[in-house]
Amino acid sequence: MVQVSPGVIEIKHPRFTARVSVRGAQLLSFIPTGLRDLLWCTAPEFVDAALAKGNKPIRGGIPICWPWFAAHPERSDFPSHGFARFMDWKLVHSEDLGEYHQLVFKLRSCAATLVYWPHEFAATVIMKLGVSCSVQFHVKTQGEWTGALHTYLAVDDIYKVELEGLGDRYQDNLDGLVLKQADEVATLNRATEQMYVEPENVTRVKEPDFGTKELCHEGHTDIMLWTPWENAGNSPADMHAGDYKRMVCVETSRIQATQRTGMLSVRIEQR
Ligand SMILES: O=P(O)(O)OC[C@H]1O[C@@H](O)[C@H](O)[C@@H](O)[C@@H]1O
Repeated sequence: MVQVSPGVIEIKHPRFTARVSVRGAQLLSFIPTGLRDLLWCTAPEFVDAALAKGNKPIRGGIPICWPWFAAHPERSDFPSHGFARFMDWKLVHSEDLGEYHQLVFKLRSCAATLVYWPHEFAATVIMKLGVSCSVQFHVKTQGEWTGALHTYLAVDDIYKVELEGLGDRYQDNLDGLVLKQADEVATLNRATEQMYVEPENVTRVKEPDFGTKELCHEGHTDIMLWTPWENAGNSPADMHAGDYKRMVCVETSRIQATQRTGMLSVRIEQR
């Protein structure tokens, strides 16, 4: 395990190479040996700019959105998607267990978190990196939260991507929150923000020339499918033009129902 920049570590293992940010306890890159990165991350200059600021999350990998999803319900001045993704977590354990490398991060309530959320909590993120990668988020708290593991999957060409296993119905956040019947196979050709309200546990993201990425979700009440596309009016400033073609977010989320002590987890494998 080597530090590649302040707060970012790289792990080279016979089965994979991975990059992890201690800020946000965020897996940024996961390259199974002989394959391509499963995760998309914005360009290094945007990562560095985020790390240089105190409250700017890194766009890419698997950000942990917590303890609220999207805008804060009452405070429009509070950060989108909560604070967990820009806090400095503590790396408390790192061990090669042969089959996989395990990392454990902790974050506890403190003055900086109580500013945003008036509840005590103890959160743990466990990453298991081997043939597949998994991120498990666990929290003990009496506070009610929503959140997501906001996975940015790398794709070769978003126009060719086919997704299965999202769910039968979704709320279309870009069309008046209307509830719609989903096609068996979802494709992408415009800005998309679809919350699948009866989510499946296994999602497959297929690309004709690059196989299938399989995501196994746990602890979720919904799955958010998001792509900013281009010129969508809300395209993030921390992405290059054209980046939208190389990523799609499939988010293991808990938006419809709050949780107290609980968990969210996703495991991703290239098939
Ligand atoms: O720019 P952020 O805060 O990382 O959010 C990115 C997107 O995340 C998605 O989950 C939301 O549905 C979108 O509304 C949002 O734009």
